[in-house]
Parts: sequence; C-alpha cells; structure tokens
Amino acid sequence: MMAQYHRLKAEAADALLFYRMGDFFELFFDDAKVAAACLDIALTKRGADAGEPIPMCGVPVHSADSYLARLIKAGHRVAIAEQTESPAEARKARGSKALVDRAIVRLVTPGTLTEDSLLESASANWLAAIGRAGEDYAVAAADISTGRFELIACGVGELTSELARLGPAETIAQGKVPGVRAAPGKGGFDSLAGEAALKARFGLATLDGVGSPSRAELAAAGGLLTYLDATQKDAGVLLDLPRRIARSGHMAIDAASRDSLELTRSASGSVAGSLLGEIDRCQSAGGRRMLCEDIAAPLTDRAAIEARLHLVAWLHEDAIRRTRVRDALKAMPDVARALARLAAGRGSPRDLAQLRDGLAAAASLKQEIEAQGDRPHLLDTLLPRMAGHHALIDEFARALVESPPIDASKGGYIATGYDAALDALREASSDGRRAIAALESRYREATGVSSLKIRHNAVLGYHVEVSARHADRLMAPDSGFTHRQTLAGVVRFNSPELHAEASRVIEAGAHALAAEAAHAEKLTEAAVAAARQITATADAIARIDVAASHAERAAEGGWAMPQLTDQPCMEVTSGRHPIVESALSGSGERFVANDVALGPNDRLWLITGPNMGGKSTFLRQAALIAVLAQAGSFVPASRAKLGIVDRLFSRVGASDNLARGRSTFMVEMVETAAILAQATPRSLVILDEIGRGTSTYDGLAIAWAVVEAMHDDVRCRTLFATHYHELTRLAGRLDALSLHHVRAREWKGDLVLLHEVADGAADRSYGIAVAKLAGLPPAVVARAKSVLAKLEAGRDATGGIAAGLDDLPLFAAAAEPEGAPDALAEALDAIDPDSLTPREALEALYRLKRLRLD
Ligand SMILES: Nc1ncnc2c1ncn2[C@@H]1O[C@H](COP(=O)(O)OP(=O)(O)OP(=O)(O)O)[C@@H](O)[C@H]1O
Repeated sequence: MMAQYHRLKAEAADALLFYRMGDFFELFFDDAKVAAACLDIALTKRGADAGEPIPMCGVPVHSADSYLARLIKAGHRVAIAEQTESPAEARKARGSKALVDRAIVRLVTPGTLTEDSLLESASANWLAAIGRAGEDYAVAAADISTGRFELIACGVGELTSELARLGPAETIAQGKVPGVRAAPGKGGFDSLAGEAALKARFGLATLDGVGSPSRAELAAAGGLLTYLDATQKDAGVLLDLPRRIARSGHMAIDAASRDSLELTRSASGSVAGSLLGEIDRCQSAGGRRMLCEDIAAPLTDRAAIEARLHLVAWLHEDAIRRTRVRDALKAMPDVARALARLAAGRGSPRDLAQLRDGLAAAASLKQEIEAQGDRPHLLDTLLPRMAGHHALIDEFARALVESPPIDASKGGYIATGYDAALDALREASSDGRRAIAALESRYREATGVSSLKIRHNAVLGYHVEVSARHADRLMAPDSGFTHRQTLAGVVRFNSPELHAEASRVIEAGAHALAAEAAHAEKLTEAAVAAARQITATADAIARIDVAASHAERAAEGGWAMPQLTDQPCMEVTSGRHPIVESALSGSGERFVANDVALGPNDRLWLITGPNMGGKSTFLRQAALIAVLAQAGSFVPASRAKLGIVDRLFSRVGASDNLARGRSTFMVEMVETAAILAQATPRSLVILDEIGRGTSTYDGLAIAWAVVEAMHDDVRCRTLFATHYHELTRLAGRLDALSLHHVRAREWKGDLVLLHEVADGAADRSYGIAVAKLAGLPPAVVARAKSVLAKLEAGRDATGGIAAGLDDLPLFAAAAEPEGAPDALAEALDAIDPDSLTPREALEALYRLKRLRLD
C-alpha cells in the first residue's frame, strides 16, 4: 500500500494527498502534519516506514468538503486519490490479498472549485494564467464555477492592475513575472499549444470568430487550459467561448487605489464596509457577482454606461415596477453555478431542479417586464436571452420531483408518472415491502410470538427478530426458520419466504435506482448541450438584478442619475460619501453634503483644514462617485456631471507594507511615482497628505513639486489635501489651481468641525484643538500651546519654512541638474594625457573605472 501511496504522492507533487481508505480520506507523513495543524484534528501514527512510525490523520468522506474548504482557504492544494475499484473487484481480479486500485481523480486548487460549499456565492472565482510573447503579456482568466472565460492583452505595467480588477483566487504563470506572485502552472504556456488547445476545446477550425487573439493571449490560454485539464482530470469543465476584453474599455484602477477606496473589500478584508457592501441590494447570487465585477471594472464607453443607467432609471422611476421585478428575482436559484457543477460531473438532482426553477423564473420575469411599456434599449438585448428554454423546462418539470435531494444515491428524485417502467419497479419494491409486512403478521400468528418483528440492517438484510425468551420456538428444526445471529437479548432468523420477498424488494430497488440515474444523466446532458443559452439567460438575469439593485439603493438614498460628457470635468452638487453617510446615520448624525466643480480651467483643488475636518472623506467621495457613475449606478448627490475618467488614482492614507519591506513613506513615494508616470489628462487623481511621512522640509518640498507636476505636466482633474499651509502660495502662480478648505470654528474654547468645504485657504491648522478633542492630557495641551507660540513667533520673524519659495523660478525644479558633485568628471579633468606614460595611462583608466563602479 505504501508503494502505491508514494507513487500517487509523487504525482500529486506539492499538493496534499487525500488517500481514500473506505469511509475516510487519510493523509500520511508531512501531509498529515500540515493538515492536522491546519484543521486542528488528531495526528496519529500507523505502521512504520524505515523503522519510524508513519504520522497519519484522516477526515471522513461525507464531511470532506468542509475540511477541503479550510485547507484551500489556508492556501493549500489537495489531490484526491479515489478507489477506482471495489475491494470485491480487486479480489476477483487479483486474488484475496489484492490491493484496491487508486488514482488521483482531481486536484482541488483555489481557482478550480465548483462546489457551493467551497465557493463564495457573491464573488467570481477566477483562475488567472499569465502568458507572454516577447514584450507582450496577457491574462487568460476562467471562472469554471460559472463558465466565464476572458482573454486580456496588456503590457507588463498593466498586469498588476488587471489582476487587481479580477482578484483571482489563484494565479499561475511560467517562470517569474515582474510584480506578480504566481504559482507555477502545468506547462502549455505557448501560443501554438494555446491555439491548438482552444480550437480543440471549442471545435473551431479558426480563431477568427473569437477575434484572433494575440500570441500572448494564446500562450495564456494554453497555460490555462493545460492547468484545467491537469487539475480536473476527466471531469468536464464548463467554459464559454473566450471573450477578449479590451483594456481601454475599463477605468484603470491600480491595486493600491482599489485598496484605499475599499471598492469591493473593506480594509479589514470583508465586503461589509466596502462600497460594494454599501450598495448591494441584489436579490440573486448571480447579480451579486456581476455587481462586484461592475464595481471592480467601471466602463469608459459612454454609450455602454448610458445603456446601463437608462435601465436603472426605468426601474427607479416606478416603485411598483421595481418591486415587481425584484420580487420575481427573489427566489432566483444560482443557475450559472448549478450548470457548471452539472458540466463538471459533480451535479446533483438539486442542481437539475435549480435549472428548472431558474429558467422558469427567467421566463416569467420576462413576461412581467414585457407587460410594462416604454422599455429602455438594453432590455431589447436582454429579454430575448431570457426565454427559449420551454422544452427543457417542460422536460425537467415532468421528470423531477418538487424538491429533489442533493444526494442522488438514495433515489427518489424522478417524479412519478415520468417513466412507466420506473413506476413499475417502484411498485414492485413497495409490493415487496407490503408482502414483508404481511409476512410479519403471519409469522406472529404461526409462532404465537406477538413481539416478533421483521427488521432490516446493512449486514443481514431483512431478518426475523424475536427476544431470547421466545427463540426456542423458532429454533425447532421444523419451524421453517434458519438461525442467523444471537445477540444479548435477541435472536435473529431467516426464512425462505422472507428471502424471496427481500430479493424482490432489493432487486426492484436497485433497478429503480439505476433507472433514476440514467434519467439524471440524460437530463444533465440536455442541460449541458444548452449550456451557452443557459449562461446567456443567467447573465441577462444578473444584469437586470444589478440594475434593480442600483435603482433600489438610489431610491433609498435619494441618489441622482449622473450625466456623462466628453469634457474632462466633474461637477457634483451635494455629493455624499455613501459609506460614511450610512455609518453616521446609524448613530443618528447628519452627513454634510459638499459640492465639487473641476473643469479644464480649474483642474486642481488644493484642500486644507483641520485634522478630522473631512478632507479624506471629501476626496474619496469624489472618487467613489466617479466609480459608481461609470459602473452604471446612480450617485449619492443631487446632481452630477462627469467627463469619463480613463484612470483613477487614489493616494489616501498610507499603511506600512512591511511584508514587502517598504516603509510608509516608501510606499507613498512609489505610488506617487506611478501616478505621475501613468495619469493622463482624462484621469482623476486624489492625493492626500503627500510627503507627510518624512521631515517637514523634505515633505513640503516633495508636495510642492508634485502639485506643480500635476498642474503643469499631467494636467488632469486632481484633488489634493494637505496640512502644508505653505502650499497655498502656489495659488498665485498656477492658474488652474484653486484653494478650498474644510470649515471649523472655535466655540467657547472648543473646536467645532463643520465638515463643510468652502472656498479659500484655511485660516489656521487647529491641530492642537483636535488633540484636545482627542483627550490629550490638559498639561500636554497647554505645553503644546506654548511651544506653538514660540514656533510661530520664530516663523513670523524669519518668514517660516516657506520663506523664499515665492522666488523659486517656475519649472526650475525639472531643469535643475542633480546636485551631487561628479567625482568622475573631476577625475577626468585632472588627467593630462600628454604627460602620462603608457603604464600611468593604464592605471588612470582603472581608477576611472573604479570611480564609476563606486
Ligand atoms: N461631510 C461630512 N459630514 C459629516 N461628517 C463627516 C463629513 N466628512 C467627514 N466626517 C466625519 O469626520 C471624520 C474625519 O474625516 P476625515 O478622515 O475625512 O478627516 P481629515 O480631514 O482627512 O482628517 P486628517 O487630516 O486627520 O486625516 C469622519 O470619520 C467622519 O465621521
């Protein structure tokens, strides 16, 4: 057995091996230690290997899913080795001591899950493969729990933001990819193999129909398909034809900005507290997944955004209509995932019923919508996708019972009346059971033992049972009973009539089960054959659900439909931060709405004001409004006009990234550098307290230079919050920069934060007042006040740290050479070639070389 184990373990490589033994999956050696620690289960020992006891642990097969889920969550992969024959078959084929054959039937990895119990219903479960051809990169991404398949070509610099959009459960690549943490795949990452694999999988003669993917895309697809084959073995995999995603179709948002804006996850990693959690009013799991993707990838195509918005508006303007549609969506089963499980051969009778109910619900939703007049355009494309499954629904409705079990092994899911032969088998089986009951009363009479019972168990099958007291009567040689078993208190017998009836019951039962299984298989085939249409239906329902969710949220919060334009502007009246607003309303406080008006002539807002005054909130709310608008949602404002944003950057608050060995300041500078390099005039940039993490002089100098660069070179819409009051001097020189501040007042010695954004610079910084609010001891506050008075007196005398900045020539910073004296140039100047001997010349050459290396 150990030899077989080691062979399978070698095949499983770095995955933990679940080795099937009867009702358990066992793990041995290091696998056992890892799993026991991760799952908190007992580590035992068994036999010996090279004189050492073998560490072992095991999980019951019937509850293996929950253990698998924990292992996968902890980042492990698991290879499942099943018994591929029964012990009886093994004995028959290879003698009484034969070992049961086993084989790895599946490699369970985070990106290749289909089981409901292992998946989050609200998010897609992407497996991403990175392909490369020369300098070009591409991502192939598949979610086999719904069949989605995307190809995205991108440069190496865009890889990380593309992966951040997808948020894959697992990323694979061949070799190292700059800036990306990816696991090794199973090969196949080349364009020729990829092309062949795509053609073979989808039965295509040419890839023109999928838009002729680039060589990098083909390489990525090749790696992905090879990995799916290797992990799923013989099980089917549901995959749609790949969709090529044009990167230009989406607002680019890098990983740092996503995190800082908490788009789909809050800082603590949960959906609650994120923008997604705040706006989600979806009724179905499919809708929730689509909403998550929409928020992660806002569109940049105005027509496509407006099509979504008009659907939201249609559901928003009529509350009764909205309620009807949302009610129809309420009981919508997760059709996409049920279908994927069926295609993977892991489907259950319940999945079949979910298709039946989901497709039927889609058809009635379609009718409901068609009864409403004056439909927006998008519905003309969505509605036709929601019907056309009549034959399938009919067939499934006739074939299946109302709510079939998940476990098919006991049968009972095919409805009566669907198959006469099956009904006859069930009849025979229940006839047999009736006959056995009749036999029981006859035996009671014949033996005079009124407590005689006919029972059934797994070992003996049907048998007669009497208490030990009455056993003698049945033990008599001519009683017609054969003794089977004596236990404390009861004795068990068999009889020829009982045997005959029992055989009838068992045989009919087995045939009925086989007949049900055959029907299930046929129904599954029918569903898989219609996979493409069913997926289209599921997508259409999800799109309507998302629109209804936006409409509902807008109605709850009094949100407005944004107006999109081609001008790079952002005009928001009474804008609110959706998450802060609902957090405040939870504690009975009011959110102060604020306006913003950025345009070609007023591109850069410099915002000052006290700590806790609401600067960060104001900045983020502008970014969130842009994300919501371009995702096709109404926005928390009374009016909003927005020029499409191509890239969004958010540098708000820094957190140490110690895991990657970077300090707060380093992270901030890396991110600022990325913004200056990548932002375009159509971008939206929000920058909060740049330069704060270093000395005052350095920090101010950096902030100063960044503002100038944003204003003069990048020239995009920018909101810049700062505590460096000195920056307000820039207003006099940079004509598209304007000053704003969050208002505060001192009232009887206490600070009152008004959270109102007003024009002009803040009069002072109020830092000490905020410190007092926060509960700093009075003595420390008093001391701080006197230190401040001294500092301010010094500043007034010298002109402060920004003294002289007004004389700084414009653009001088960019033109100034690096200040450090050039040792190499000095050394070169010191050399007089005419006076050197060949030997000295050689030495001088070495000296120069060394200087260069230093
Ligand atoms: N418009 C608003 N209406 C009501 N309350 C607000 C508003 N904006 C912010 N707040 C409240 O003020 C708190 C602080 O806001 P925020 O973090 O935006 O301040 P800040 O000016 O960026 O502070 P710091 O300079 O210390 O980073 C928020 O947590 C919120 O409770």
